[in-house]
Amino acid sequence: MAETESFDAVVLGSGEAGKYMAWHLGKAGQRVAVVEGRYLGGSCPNIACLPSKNIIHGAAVAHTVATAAAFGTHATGFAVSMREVQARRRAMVDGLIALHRERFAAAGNELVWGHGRFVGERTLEVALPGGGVRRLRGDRVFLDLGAFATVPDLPGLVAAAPLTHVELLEIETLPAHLLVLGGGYIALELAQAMRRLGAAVTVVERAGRLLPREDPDIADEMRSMLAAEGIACITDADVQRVSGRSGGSVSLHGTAGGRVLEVTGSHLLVALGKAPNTAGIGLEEAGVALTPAGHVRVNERLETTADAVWAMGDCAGSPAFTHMSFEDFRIVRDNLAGGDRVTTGRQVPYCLFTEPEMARVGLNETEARQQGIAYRLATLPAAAILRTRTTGETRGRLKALVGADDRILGFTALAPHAGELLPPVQLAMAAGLPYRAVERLVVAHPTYAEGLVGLFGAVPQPG
Ligand SMILES: Cc1cc2nc3c(=O)[nH]c(=O)nc-3n(C[C@H](O)[C@H](O)[C@H](O)COP(=O)(O)OP(=O)(O)OC[C@H]3O[C@@H](n4cnc5c(N)ncnc54)[C@H](O)[C@@H]3O)c2cc1C
Ligand SMILES: NC(=O)c1ccc[n+]([C@@H]2O[C@H](COP(=O)([O-])OP(=O)(O)OC[C@H]3O[C@@H](n4cnc5c(N)ncnc54)[C@H](O)[C@@H]3O)[C@@H](O)[C@H]2O)c1
Repeated sequence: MAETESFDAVVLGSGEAGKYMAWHLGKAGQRVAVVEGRYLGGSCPNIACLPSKNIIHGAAVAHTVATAAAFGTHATGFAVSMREVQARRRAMVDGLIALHRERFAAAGNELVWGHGRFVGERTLEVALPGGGVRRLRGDRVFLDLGAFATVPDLPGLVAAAPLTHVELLEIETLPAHLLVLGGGYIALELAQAMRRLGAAVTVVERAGRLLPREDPDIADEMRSMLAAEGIACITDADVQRVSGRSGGSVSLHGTAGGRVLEVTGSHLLVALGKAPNTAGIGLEEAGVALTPAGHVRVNERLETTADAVWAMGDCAGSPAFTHMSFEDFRIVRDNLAGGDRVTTGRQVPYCLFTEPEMARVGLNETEARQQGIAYRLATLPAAAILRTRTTGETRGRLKALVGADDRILGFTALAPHAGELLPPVQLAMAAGLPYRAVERLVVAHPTYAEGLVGLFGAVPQPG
């Protein structure tokens, strides 16, 4: 049996929360072991946010060239080289990994490569890639295990060897016709990117609309934007069976809107949500309980059921965004320093990186109605933001919900650079400012943020 090595802290998983914790504690002089099985720095720089945005940007360039004639530039004979698109992504990822290595070294962390598994209280065994095992014990243990793309038990689906985001983001040959199962975040970002790079794309979503968590008007507008680029969207779909094989010919069979659904493509992407990486790693040996959905059970301070063990990010069931994992780290860090911070009631902003983007913070209309919260609604068409007239991208809208006390309850933007509009609204919400504080800002012209002045100027007066 391997000898037990003792550390002040062991961090399992080098994702967003884990790496920041390791860097923070390491810089404070603590002896920290970071155990990572596959992706240095976690999903975001390797297989998720950043590589997807890299490919999305490559696709946006292709789209700009393809539509250049509308701007007076006539580009002839251009071609997309998927190999070169991928080379650019790989170079970025390699650079990010190098950056992470430097930061772990600078923090004095001991990086232990291998799959970690608990064998006792705050004690892990790590199967080293070259064989052998190390046994590590931390006075404190931080779990940042992340999640993986689920492939449900649908007849024929596993046999069809579908792509997940991991494989699609590495694909060297553009699919002739990509079928996308799911109509959420991963589905829409990658559907639009692949379409712009030249693939035919069909999106198949189970709910009655794309982005089922968003308001119907936003989801419908998103759908018509995607349709305008030639993406076929099928909603209300009940896929009962999959036949064939992704990479050759693959078909989905079932019903959609009560009619027979039969759609065939060359490749299949599954984008049906993610499940936490918590199975089979002995968490029960460490006294760490799970929820019925398989997340690590945590309280609002991200403490697990085991003493001196915390869980953060996707594995703890936090909203599955990199910035929320980062915020989990900040909460635990501050509490370790004597603070009393909790996850309850915090803002959860997010941005879908389609073009135009869709961004939101706080309540939308659907949620406010479901929760019986009274609101006044302001809307502004993106075309009213004069900057959009200069680029010609005038599709979309801004929406804000304002409560009886004039505070902002929620903000949704489907508009160019929508994600950049969130922080001023978030700041007003966090400070409990009346919406007029945003309306009264002097905003540089012609920025997209000018739209906020117009939007909050359109809040109906009570009575
Ligand atoms: C295609 C795609 C695009 C996305 N785009 C965005 C975006 O634009 N913005 C956004 O905010 N979010 C985005 N997300 C979501 C975001 O990537 C995740 O919410 C975030 O990365 C989760 O971080 P984390 O800290 O929870 O864990 P992760 O970053 O997933 O880190 C977990 C790490 O733990 C390691 N690990 C797990 N188990 C073990 C073990 N037993 N032993 C050793 N190592 C282990 C894993 O290898 C991994 O490196 C995207 C996701 C996908 C899939
Ligand atoms: N820009 C971003 O911030 C970003 C980008 C990508 C992913 N993410 C994160 O990663 C998570 C996972 O993304 P995702 O797109 O896999 O999940 P998701 O939850 O966003 O979307 C899954 C979609 O699949 C649909 N669905 C489920 N079962 C189905 C079935 N059998 N047939 C057809 N449709 C079905 C759901 O109704 C839903 O719309 C997201 O929730 C998000 O938090 C964030």
